[in-house]
Amino acid sequence: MAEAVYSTATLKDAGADRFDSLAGKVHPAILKALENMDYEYMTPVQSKVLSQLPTLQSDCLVQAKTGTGKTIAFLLPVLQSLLTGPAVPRGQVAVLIMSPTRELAQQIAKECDRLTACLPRRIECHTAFGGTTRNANLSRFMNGNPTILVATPGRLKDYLTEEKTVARFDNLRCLILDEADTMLEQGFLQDVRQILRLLPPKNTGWQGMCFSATIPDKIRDVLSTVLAKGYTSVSAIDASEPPTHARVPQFHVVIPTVQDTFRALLSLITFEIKESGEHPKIIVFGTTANLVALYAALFRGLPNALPVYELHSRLSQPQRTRTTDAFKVAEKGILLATDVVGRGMDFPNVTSVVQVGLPMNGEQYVHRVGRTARADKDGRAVIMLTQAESFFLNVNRQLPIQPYAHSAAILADSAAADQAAAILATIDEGTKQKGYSAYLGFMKGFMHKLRLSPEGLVAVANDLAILGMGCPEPPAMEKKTVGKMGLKGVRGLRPYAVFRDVFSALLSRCINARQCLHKAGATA
Ligand SMILES: Nc1ncnc2c1ncn2[C@@H]1O[C@H](COP(=O)(O)OP(=O)(O)OP(=O)(O)O)[C@@H](O)[C@H]1O
Repeated sequence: MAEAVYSTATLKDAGADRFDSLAGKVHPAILKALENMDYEYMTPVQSKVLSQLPTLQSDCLVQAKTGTGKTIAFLLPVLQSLLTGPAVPRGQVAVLIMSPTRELAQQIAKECDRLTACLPRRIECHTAFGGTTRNANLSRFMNGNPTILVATPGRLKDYLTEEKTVARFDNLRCLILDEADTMLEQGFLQDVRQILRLLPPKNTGWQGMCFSATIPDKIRDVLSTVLAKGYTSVSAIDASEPPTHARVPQFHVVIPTVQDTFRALLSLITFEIKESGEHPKIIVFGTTANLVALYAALFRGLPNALPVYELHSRLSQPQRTRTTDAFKVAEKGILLATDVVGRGMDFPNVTSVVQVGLPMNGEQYVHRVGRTARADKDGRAVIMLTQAESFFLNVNRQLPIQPYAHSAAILADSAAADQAAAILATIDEGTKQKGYSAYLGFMKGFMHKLRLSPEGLVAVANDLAILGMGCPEPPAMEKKTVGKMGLKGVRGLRPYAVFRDVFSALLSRCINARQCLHKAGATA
């Protein structure tokens, strides 16, 4: 039997409603599944959605803090509507759930399967996301009965390029945007709009549901993309409180310069391990995949370290899924991750979340912090910024981030400095080069906020490489990459030497030629 992670006692003490009070309103097989999951009481957002929606089919915008059970809050009404409504024609998608990341799509589908496990007739919940074999997935979708589909926008768009697939959405009854604010922000909004143009129009009557822990004002204008006028707003957050949990103490460590990152990070994690009790389970968020890979290499170099997990977009999907599953059940360990798991992911019992470098915005900070203290557990959060990046604390004064008590000790920790230098000396140049290039690419977007010229940015990155990573000289950059970053001709960058460019071009031509010959031989 799955173990409930929300403490029954806390919910009971808070006067929460029992799930069994829904008998007669919710299908008994769903109530049975909730009992099997050991969920006895509703969390506030679950009660509010069920009691405040005019009908279970009403459009709604729902806000509740991270880790408070929003997934069940949208699955319950939707499943109940499916079970009581007219039969869905075979092969048709009646409920479409969109999620920003593959890992979250998988997690939602699993929760849905658990909720429907006791039904006498199975409701199929399919997933569609990138990094998996498209054709195999698509044929499973086309040959199956995907009443519910959980999808990321990219793969869904791809599905919708074929007429026969589009026809599978003719009977759409409900569209849910999980992490709605990010789905409606630049980046995803265009995809969502394109998808909506291919789905039945809103006036065919499908229900729109938007859920998130953060609803910034800037997305209110585009909510009409999925919600009908007069939609119901449900909030389980008091407008006067910060969007993070009061029980999560939040701290900042400000380091003088970016080259202090590695030594300070090692030292900080030593303190966080001590603060985390018997089973330290820590997530360290970095800004880009290649920097996260470098941090992972650093932690792997520690003797007698906690198990190290690494999760970002540069890994294959099977690797990502394996790591996600392993870290979910891990008792202790350090997960080095990018935002592929920054939102929505439920890793039980995370004791501490550490953020290294600037989050893209205040919302991203809140969601990352929300990977700890889920379902009423305790947790801690620390953000490590350079002096120049510390403007983030000023522009996000609503966040209760206090100075870290051990900041001075971290900066004076010479043992951590020696250890970081020794490990970095063993890390291959390629990993460092990619980290350096990733840093430049990410910070380019913050150049104005940091009041840096392009030359200034390159100088900072070079200090990171030489003084921080121990590179003998700034890592060489490919011309193409420099061009894409808009840093062409900037002083301080070291382009690949011409003969090396020519040599690598020749080499890749040779490899291509060999592959062609090989293929030709194979087909002959
Ligand atoms: N009524 C309940 N009783 C006990 N545990 C619950 C209950 N509802 C949800 N949970 C558990 O609480 C945890 C957090 O739930 P969920 O992932 O849905 O949170 P969320 O609000 O969607 O978080 P986020 O904002 O980060 O996406 C999960 O482990 C879930 O299984």
